[in-house]
Amino acid sequence: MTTTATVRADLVTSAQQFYQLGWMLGTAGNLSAKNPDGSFWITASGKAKGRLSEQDFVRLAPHGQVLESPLPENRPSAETSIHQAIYDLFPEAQACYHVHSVEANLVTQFCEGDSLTLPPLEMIKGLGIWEENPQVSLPVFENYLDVPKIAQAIRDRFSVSCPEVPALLIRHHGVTVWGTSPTEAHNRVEIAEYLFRYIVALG
Ligand SMILES: CSCCC(=O)C(=O)COP(=O)(O)O
Ligand SMILES: [Zn+2]
Repeated sequence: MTTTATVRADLVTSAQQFYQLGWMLGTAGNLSAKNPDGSFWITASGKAKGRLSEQDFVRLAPHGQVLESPLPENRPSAETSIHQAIYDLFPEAQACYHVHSVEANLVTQFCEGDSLTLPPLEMIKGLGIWEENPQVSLPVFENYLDVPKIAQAIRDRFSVSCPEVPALLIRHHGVTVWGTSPTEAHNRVEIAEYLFRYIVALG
């Protein structure tokens, strides 16, 4: 059974693994996952992601009201509005993960306009694409200082056209993925980062 404690344990484990891979260094990135009641736990803003504890979260109602904060000083991630946009747009999403890797920034040079063509590798099945020689692109968004402006751009674009993969890239910032479980979101981060590494290596 999923409990609100196991949700946070999953997020702590993922953050530690992403930190080890260099994708959540310092305070970079944020992770969230839904509870059975529709609320979601999200990392508190400004926490060192390699040393998270289960206290370092905030539980929010779908519209952003703080329902629970294990430490009184915790504030929701500065990028909460992006997680909310994903949960509103994709009701099947149960977890939303955002990390900052070097490769996610280097691939910017291969973007064409507001998308990045993904290589037709077997690994792309991990993003739900089961086609031979798939021609798929990843949506790319501008990195505004005003994070709700990024979230609004995501809402505007995805309410008109559904992304081909459950992921998006914010230019000069990092990738955000979502999945139907914390495990699926974790795997999809690894797949997206593998594809970025491949694109950069290919040059
Ligand atoms: C050095 S991280 C800058 C802010 C950011 O992009 C991020 O992912 C972490 O922000 P949060 O408020 O979730 O800690
Ligand atoms: Zn970020």
